Amino acid sequence: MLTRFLINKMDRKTQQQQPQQSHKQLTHRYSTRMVAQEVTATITTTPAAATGGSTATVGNGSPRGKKNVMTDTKSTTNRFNRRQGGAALNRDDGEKDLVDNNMGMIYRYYDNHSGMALPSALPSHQAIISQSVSRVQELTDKMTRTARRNAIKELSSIHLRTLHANDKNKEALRELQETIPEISKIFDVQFRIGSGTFSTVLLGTLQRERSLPETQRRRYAIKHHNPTSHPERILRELECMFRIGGVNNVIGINCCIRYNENVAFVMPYMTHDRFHDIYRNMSLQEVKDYIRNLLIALRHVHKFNVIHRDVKPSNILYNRRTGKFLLCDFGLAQRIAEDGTVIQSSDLSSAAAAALLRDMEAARHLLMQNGFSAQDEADEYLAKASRERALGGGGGVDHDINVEQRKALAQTHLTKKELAAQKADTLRLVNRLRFMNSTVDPNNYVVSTKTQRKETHASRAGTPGYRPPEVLMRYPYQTTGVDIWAVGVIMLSFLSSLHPFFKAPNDCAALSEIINLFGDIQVRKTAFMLDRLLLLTQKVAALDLRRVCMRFRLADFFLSPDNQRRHRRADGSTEMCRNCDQPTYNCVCKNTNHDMEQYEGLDMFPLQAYDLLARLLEVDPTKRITADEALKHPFFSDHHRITSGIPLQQQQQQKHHQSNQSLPAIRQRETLTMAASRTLKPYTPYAVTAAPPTSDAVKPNVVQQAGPTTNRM
Ligand SMILES: Nc1ncnc2c1ncn2[C@@H]1O[C@H](COP(=O)(O)OP(=O)(O)OP(=O)(O)O)[C@@H](O)[C@H]1O
Repeated sequence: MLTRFLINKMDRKTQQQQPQQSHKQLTHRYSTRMVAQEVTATITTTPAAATGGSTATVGNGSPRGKKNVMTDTKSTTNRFNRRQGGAALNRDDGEKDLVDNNMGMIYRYYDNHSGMALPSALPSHQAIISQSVSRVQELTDKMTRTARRNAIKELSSIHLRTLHANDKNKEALRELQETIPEISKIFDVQFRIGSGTFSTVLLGTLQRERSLPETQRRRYAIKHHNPTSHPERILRELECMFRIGGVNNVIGINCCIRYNENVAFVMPYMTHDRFHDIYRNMSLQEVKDYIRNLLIALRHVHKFNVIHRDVKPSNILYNRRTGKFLLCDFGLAQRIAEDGTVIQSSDLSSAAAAALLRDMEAARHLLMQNGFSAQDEADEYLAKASRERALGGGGGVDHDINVEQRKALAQTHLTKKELAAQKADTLRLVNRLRFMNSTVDPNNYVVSTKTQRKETHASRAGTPGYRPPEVLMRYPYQTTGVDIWAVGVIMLSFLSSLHPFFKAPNDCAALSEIINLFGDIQVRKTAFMLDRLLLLTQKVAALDLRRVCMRFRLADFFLSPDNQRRHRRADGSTEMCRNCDQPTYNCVCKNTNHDMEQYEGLDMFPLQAYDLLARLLEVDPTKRITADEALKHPFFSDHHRITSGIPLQQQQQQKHHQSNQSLPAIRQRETLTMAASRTLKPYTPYAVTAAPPTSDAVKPNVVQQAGPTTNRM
C-alpha cells in the first residue's frame, strides 16, 4: 500500500513538474552534446526556409526547460530579428512563441559551437516545432519510466531493510521473553537497542510504572547474553559491574536474571550518540571532556587491578547533549595478580564466585533505584544548559580558529585534476600507514628470546585496531596499560578525524601499522625490553603524530591548490619525501630536513593534546602513562583554552610559560640515550602499585536479584 501510494505520488509530482524537470534531468542524462546532436539532426533532415549563414557567438549551451525557453522568447526573438537584419516575422502570437522557442534552441546550439556556420537552409518552423515537441515528449516519457523504475527499486529495498530490522527486533524480543519468562512479568520490553558478538541489548520499562506518562517511566537496558556465551565470561562481567560499576562513569547493574542457560543483566539505559556521527565535529572542549571521562572510568577500574580489555567507542555510551558518559561491556575484563600475571578466568566453584553470589543475594532486599527516564534526561540537560549560561559559557563549544580562512579554502573551486591529485595524495599516506611487507608470515612474526623455558599464555582478548604492541607481540605480562593504549587510539581518531585509524586484518598487519607510525626503532626497542624478537625486513622512519593528525583533519588546507602551485617545480612536478610519500612541503616525518609549510595557528588542538596523545600511545608499556597520571596532564587544565583573536602560537607560548610555573610536573619522557641505556638492563615486570580492592573502596550499585533463579548460578 505504502509503495503504491508513494509511486502514485511520485507520478503526480513528475507530471506536475514535467516541463522543468524533463529539461533539468536532460542535463544529467543526456549531455549538451547529445541534445545538440538531436537538434542538428532535425535541422539537417528538414528542408527549410532559409536564413543567411551567420557565425555564432559563445553561449552557455545547456538545454533549458520549455517554460524557461518560453519566457525567454522576447530576447530570443529580438536576437533572431537582429540576425535577420531586423525583419519582423509575420505570424500569430502562439506560433511566434513556438518558433522563437525553437530558433532559440538552434541559436543556443550554434552559440555553443562558436565558429560554426549556420547551414544555408533551415527547416520549416512547423516541422521543427512538431519534431522537437514529439522528441521532448518522448524523452519525458522515458525519464518518467526510469524514475518510476528507480523509485520501485529503492522502495522495495527500504521495505526489505525495514522488514529485516523488524524481524530481528521481533526475534530478539520473542527470544528474550521465551527463554527468560520472568522478564515479561517485570518489564515491558520495547525494542532492540543493539547487539554485539555475545549479546543482544533491549530497552525495557517497568510494568508497575505503566500508569506514568511514557517520558517519566524509568528505562532499562536488558542485556540478554547469547546462550553460547561461556558462563565464566558472564560471571566475570557480572562481578565487574556489581563490584566496580555504578560510580565514576562505569556502568552498574540493577539486577541479574537467570533461567537455565539464559542470563539477562538489567542496567540503567542511557541514550547515546553514535561515535561515527560525532567524532569529526566535536569541539576541543567536548574532546577534552570525553577523554577525561574515559580516564576517570579507567582510573576507577584500574584501582581494582582489572583490565577492561575492550575499550572502544561502541563500548562507551556518551550523550553529547547531556554530557553523560558511561563505560560498559566488561565481557573481556581480566584481573591481574599481584605478580603482574593475568588471572585467566574466574572459577565458577571458587570461593570468590560464591562470595559474589552471596553478596548479590544480600542486596536483593534493595529496590532498583537507577534507570533514567526521558524526563530525567531532559531535566538534566536543561539544568546543565542553565548552569553553563550562568557561568557565561556558550555550551563548551570552542570555535576553530581561522575558520573563515578554512571555509574560504574549502570553497575554492577545484578542477577534476586537482581533486584527483588530492585524493591520490591522501591515499599515499593511508597506504604508507597500512603498508605491510608481503613476505612476512602473519603467523610467525615474533618469537620469544627466552627459548629455555616454556612461555605462559599471552592474552589476545580485545578488538582489532585497539590492541597495543605488547598484546600484538604476545607478551604474557600485560597490564592496565592495554586500556590506556585504546584511549590513545580513540584520541587519535578525534585528532585526525580518521576512524578507525588502525584497521588491520590480523595482528601482524596491526603491528605493521604501529611500526609505520612510530618507526621500527621504537618497536624493536620495546620488543627487546619485552624479551621478544621481531622479524623485521626493513627500516621504517617514525612519523610526527601532530602533523599526521593535522594532515588528515585539515586536508583542505594541506592540499590547497594554492600550496600545490607555490611548491611546483619548473617542470610541473612536485618534490616528494621518500619516506612518508608526501610532498616535501607537507612532510609528516618526525625527523625531517625539508622546508615545510607552516600551518601554525590553524589547529584547534593545543600542543598539550598531542603530548598527551604521545604518552597514551607510548609503544613501551612500562613507560606508558597511567589513567591517574593522564588526568593530571596539562591538557585537562583550562590553561590552554583558546581565545579567539590572539594567534595560537602566542597563546601557547604564554600558557607553556604558565604551565611551567604552576602545573604539577608529570613524569619525564625518556630521552633516546636514557632509553638506550635501559635496554641493556634486564626487563623488570610491571610493578603492581594499586592495592587489591578493599571493602570501603567497593561501592556496589543498588542491586536486586530477581527470583530464586540466580541461586542456581
Ligand atoms: N546501558 C545501555 N544503555 C543504552 N545502550 C546500551 C547499554 N548497554 C549497551 N548498549 C548498546 O548495546 C550495544 C551492545 O552492548 P555490549 O557492548 O554490552 O554488547 P556485546 O555483545 O558485549 O558487544 P561487543 O561484541 O561489541 O563487545 C552497545 O554498543 C550499545 O549501543
